[in-house]
Amino acid sequence: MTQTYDYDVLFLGAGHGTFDGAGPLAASGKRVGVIESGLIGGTCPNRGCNAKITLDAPVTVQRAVERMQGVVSGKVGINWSELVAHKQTIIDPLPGNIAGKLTQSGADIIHGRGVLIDAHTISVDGRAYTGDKIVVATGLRPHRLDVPGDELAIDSSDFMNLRELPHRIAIMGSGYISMEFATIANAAGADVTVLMHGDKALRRFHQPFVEAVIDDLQSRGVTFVRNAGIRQLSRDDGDITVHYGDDATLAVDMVLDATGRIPNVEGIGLEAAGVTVTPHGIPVNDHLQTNVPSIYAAGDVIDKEQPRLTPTATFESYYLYQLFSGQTDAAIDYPPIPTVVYTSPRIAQVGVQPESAEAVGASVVHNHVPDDWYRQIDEQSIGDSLLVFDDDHHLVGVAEMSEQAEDAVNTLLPAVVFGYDRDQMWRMAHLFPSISASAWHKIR
Ligand SMILES: Cc1cc2nc3c(=O)[nH]c(=O)nc-3n(C[C@H](O)[C@H](O)[C@H](O)COP(=O)(O)OP(=O)(O)OC[C@H]3O[C@@H](n4cnc5c(N)ncnc54)[C@H](O)[C@@H]3O)c2cc1C
Ligand SMILES: NC(=O)c1ccc[n+]([C@@H]2O[C@H](COP(=O)([O-])OP(=O)(O)OC[C@H]3O[C@@H](n4cnc5c(N)ncnc54)[C@H](O)[C@@H]3O)[C@@H](O)[C@H]2O)c1
Repeated sequence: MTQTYDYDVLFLGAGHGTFDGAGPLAASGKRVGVIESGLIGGTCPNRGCNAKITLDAPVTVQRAVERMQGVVSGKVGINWSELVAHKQTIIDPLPGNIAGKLTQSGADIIHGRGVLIDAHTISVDGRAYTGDKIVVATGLRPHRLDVPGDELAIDSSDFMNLRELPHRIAIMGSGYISMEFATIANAAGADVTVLMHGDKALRRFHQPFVEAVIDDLQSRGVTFVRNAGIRQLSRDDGDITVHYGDDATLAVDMVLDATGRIPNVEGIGLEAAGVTVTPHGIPVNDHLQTNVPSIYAAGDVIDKEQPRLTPTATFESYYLYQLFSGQTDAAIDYPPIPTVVYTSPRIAQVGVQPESAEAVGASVVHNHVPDDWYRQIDEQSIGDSLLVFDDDHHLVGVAEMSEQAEDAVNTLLPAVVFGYDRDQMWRMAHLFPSISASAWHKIR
């Protein structure tokens, strides 16, 4: 007798690792269930990308006005409480919109915390739901620094909900969150100190670009302490004191712990179901399948080399849709995943990076962004674009630091992903003037 299950595919978690593919999968006729304990949409819309970029929007306005002083006059101040309220109006509808699309596609949403009971069953508030296949897409949560007093620090979600911006802010760590939030807090008037673990920030990015952004932030009053060696946080009267180095101290009003994010793999029944986990998440094979054949994983919770970003989670989610709907049985074939850090200027990159160009026989073409007439319109004075080409003039990588680096990399993405030759590059007639025209002009 064939075993029947409530669902063909049961997803645990409703972030990008799930919803980008779960909707099309349900629309294709599969019975799909999505279990979520928090807000539908997960981290990116509610406490990640969408929320963060809304807080960043006035920074770009402020910087543009600053650069064009003389042509325009006056200064742009940021009203923090209005900004946070604006952010909330932007993101509040997102969980409902995403849930609406899922249910309209035919998926069931099950609200509550899910715990695996066996290879085909997840329990939610004492009720068991079964699936022929299960996808674990439970994401990450903030890492907390293991020092006395770390409970005095807030995390990135807390930061984005602050009704008032404290005056003196220490940020522990110098990765994406640290650099982006230091940019925003500094622009909004806070006195920011970044306490770095080592001597490099944003380790995966082109370091000369990172150092240029650090120089710019320093010129705006942000303090960077390299190799800080944080030992303890303590509460002293109204202040929080950060104890670091041999005997240095820093008194601040708020500390942001931005020391990374760790996988949500505990307490969700992975052991009961027999799923292997590592400190870096859930290992999967090239079909995103765990060691238990009926259980797959998607998104940030996977132990993987690819960057833990929305484009990666979306790609994996869509791959599982194709796999489960029978459109493919091939292994997942990741494209080059682009990434950007939303500082001002931004740093964005995709594909082969300048550091590894020589090793793969590629060459690097350097363009100084402020020399480009299009970037002179709004007086960009900091910026560089590095284009990495193979011997046949295929673009294999891009690294850019500029105010529109994310758009420049996005527009060149098809050339990197599909390996366009010169004729194909010329076949595209870009709107002019535009960032696309400017970026493509440099590669043809
Ligand atoms: C501050 C911040 C800014 C970011 N900015 C960017 C950016 O600009 N660009 C970018 O590409 N990426 C960004 N990211 C990363 C991006 O948000 C993640 O890569 C993406 O959200 C991963 O999606 P996911 O589905 O794997 O996980 P998540 O979105 O975290 O979803 C996991 C879901 O699982 C749910 N869950 C967990 N356990 C259970 C359980 N037992 N039962 C039921 N539900 C459960 C959680 O509630 C959550 O909703 C940012 C992240 C942060 C924190
Ligand atoms: N623009 C984006 O795409 C974006 C923005 C924000 C977050 N994210 C995602 O969220 C993840 C988490 O961001 P994040 O900035 O917290 O992580 P991260 O991995 O980018 O940076 C963590 C930082 O903490 C430091 N650190 C680690 N251990 C430490 C210790 N013991 N003491 C002091 N510092 C220590 C690291 O050196 C690093 O600087 C990112 O990896 C990324 O996947 C992406």
